[in-house]
Amino acid sequence: MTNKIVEFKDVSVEFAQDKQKIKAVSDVSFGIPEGQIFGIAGYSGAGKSTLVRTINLLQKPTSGEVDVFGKTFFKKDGGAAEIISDKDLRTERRQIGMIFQHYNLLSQKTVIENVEFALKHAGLKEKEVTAKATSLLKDVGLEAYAKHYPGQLSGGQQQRVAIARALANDPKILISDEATSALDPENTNQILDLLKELNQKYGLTVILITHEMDAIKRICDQVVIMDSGKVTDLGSLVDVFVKSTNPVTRKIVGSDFDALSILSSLNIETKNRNLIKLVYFSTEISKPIIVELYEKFKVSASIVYADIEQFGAEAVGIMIVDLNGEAAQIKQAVDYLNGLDVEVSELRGEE
Ligand SMILES: Nc1ncnc2c1ncn2[C@@H]1O[C@H](COP(=O)(O)OP(=O)(O)OP(=O)(O)O)[C@@H](O)[C@H]1O
Repeated sequence: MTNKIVEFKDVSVEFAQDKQKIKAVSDVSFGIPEGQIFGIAGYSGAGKSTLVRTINLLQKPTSGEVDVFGKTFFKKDGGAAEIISDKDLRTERRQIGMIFQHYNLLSQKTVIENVEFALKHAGLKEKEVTAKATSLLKDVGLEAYAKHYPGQLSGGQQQRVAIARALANDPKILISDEATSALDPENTNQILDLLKELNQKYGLTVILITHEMDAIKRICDQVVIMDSGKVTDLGSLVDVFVKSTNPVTRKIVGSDFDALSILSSLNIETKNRNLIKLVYFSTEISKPIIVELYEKFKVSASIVYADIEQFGAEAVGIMIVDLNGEAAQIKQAVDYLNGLDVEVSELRGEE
């Protein structure tokens, strides 16, 4: 079993505003495995940032327990809160880097000085500081820009400087809170790929908070979906994006695998047709399924809709086909498909 680098146990966070209580996070429990890229997704206001801010106690929970690196940072269930000492928290926080939508760079300092600034308390000699900052800039592909000022860089490049700065103290966790939200799609993908590279090179655990589902699909190993302060789903990308039937999750992750929404958006009639939905995974994607159905059962399958989506390294295909043939043969064909690593659902009014 993988070690959990962060564990939330029944964590709740309440804010008092205008005599009203807002429950921003509501009894959330889950663990983040060490070394993963772990996505936290949901609409704006779902409580993602508030929850993640409890990791380094920038936000103290109202109740519940937060364990980080196997240590209890915060625990409160009824009685007084048990909180890590300020001194220990300062030390532990160096192990947790953060990047945000705004890069928060010092505009009067050069790129390398911005990174060096984060090494002020690292107890290194001046030469060592420069060497470390140079190597960090190399990691993020900006060694040629060391003497530039932030204002001379693009948004994507400024975010790279922020990443180098966040990694200055060799953190074990990097929290990325909407770090790509202000970037165009190309820069977004480059930053996401950089996070993946750093995850693989250093075993860095990345916690990726975003409302962009494509970002999650590109690099995450697992994802939690949050809505109104609660977790609605947790699992692998395929579990959540392809298999989840939770209506809240479906609304948030989109309807790419929801056959009835696809058919209705394309105005395709379902009545009096033998429509079936096939969802097939990497292992089956290259199989000539349609040909096999005809050769084995004399059942012809006309393709009504087909698409392939990429989830990290895994490709998942969806096909909606209209089967024609003898009723008994169609049944055998469906049984055959059920025996493969293909999910088969018949589309009769409801899925
Ligand atoms: N300091 C605060 N005081 C009062 N209410 C707050 C505070 N911080 C957050 N909230 C409220 O808590 C809820 C959750 O906010 P949070 O920022 O965690 O959501 P989010 O999912 O991260 O969304 P976003 O991406 O927009 O920040 C919102 O209703 C927000 O208005």
